[in-house]
Amino acid sequence: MALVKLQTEHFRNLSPASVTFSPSINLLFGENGSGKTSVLEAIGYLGLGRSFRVSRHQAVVSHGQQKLTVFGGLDSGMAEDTSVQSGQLSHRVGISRDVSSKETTLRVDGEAVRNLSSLAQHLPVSVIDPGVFDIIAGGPGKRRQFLDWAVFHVEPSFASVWQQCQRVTSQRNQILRTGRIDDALMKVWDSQYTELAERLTKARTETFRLFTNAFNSLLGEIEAPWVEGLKLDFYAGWDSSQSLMDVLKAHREQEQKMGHTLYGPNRADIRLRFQGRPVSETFSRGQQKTLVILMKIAQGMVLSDLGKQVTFLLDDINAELDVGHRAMLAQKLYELRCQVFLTSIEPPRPEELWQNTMPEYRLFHVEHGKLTEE
Ligand SMILES: Nc1ncnc2c1ncn2[C@@H]1O[C@H](COP(=O)(O)OP(=O)(O)OP(=O)(O)O)[C@@H](O)[C@H]1O
Repeated sequence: MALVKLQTEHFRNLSPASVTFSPSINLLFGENGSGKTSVLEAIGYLGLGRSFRVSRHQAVVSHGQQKLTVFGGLDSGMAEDTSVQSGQLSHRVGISRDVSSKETTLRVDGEAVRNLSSLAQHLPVSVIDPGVFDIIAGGPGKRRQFLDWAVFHVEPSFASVWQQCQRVTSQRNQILRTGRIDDALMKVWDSQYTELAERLTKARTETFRLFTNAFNSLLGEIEAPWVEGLKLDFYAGWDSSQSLMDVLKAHREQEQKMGHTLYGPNRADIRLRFQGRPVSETFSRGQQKTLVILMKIAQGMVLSDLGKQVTFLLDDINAELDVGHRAMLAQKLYELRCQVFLTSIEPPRPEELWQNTMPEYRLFHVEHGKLTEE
């Protein structure tokens, strides 16, 4: 699906006017503080249920307001603009957040839905902004988030198993914290926990397999000296040559001492190594950037192979990537028929990005939160 209509109410500084986008490429430019990132953030809100910039909803609702709303019109997206022009939309999605009552309301095609996953599965949104490089430089949580986004879109039931596993982990942690452990009770929680952990891990392992296939085929196209020694492995969160139950039994005392769960899906990671050493310690900043972009494209390939269109939000990448990297990214995303929103301060130069084939695109100037098509 592609997001072809967007309308917001009380979202940062954005104007409430409805905007029509291309299901293919959208280029947004405007001065610092004009509202470019806020447009991407609003699109991200529909696909992720939250801001990709800040954790507090309060920061996003317009100053002096209590409730923000984002509406989106989705189109199957693959055919250039025809259904948009004819006004037919495949789905209408909406999210409202009242910051005083802390209530979120979700709608799909006019019907209220309870789970965010019902909304999110219609609009796979992938963000590439300056924070994306934390996938390599940051902790395992960033890489789990990266992998789980794809797992969710490959296997939508993953979201509910993940939530159940979080609940059981937190119950288990409460028992571990008390210090006095009833063995029979712990056995019940351990058996629930390991069952959910194994389901999660199976889904992650399968998506990681699809991801590495896509990633390796991309590496085959890149001429870089570091390609040979690079290795990506999935770590499940425990030594998977043993069952998780055996690992828990063997480490009960250690977990009790620490007061929380030390083994399982909450410790999972993607381990990136070059010649056996962590990439974060050996790769230059530029090499890390190339690697992250390839990983993001590979995710797009996984979803594209499943017939899903990803909406890529590229925020201010000019500041981080040189023109060669930008062109590689733009070209690949175009070949994958992803929808792209790309922001820049200066008017963009599409001929630098798409040197072989110039795609159809829409160009918008952003000023004081208002988009004007050029
Ligand atoms: N909650 C809010 N309510 C109203 N305005 C806000 C709110 N939060 C931020 N703003 C303002 O919205 C404007 C848009 O910010 P945004 O980050 O989207 O700009 P930008 O065009 O991406 O800028 P830059 O090029 O500097 O990254 C800013 O002027 C900011 O001060």
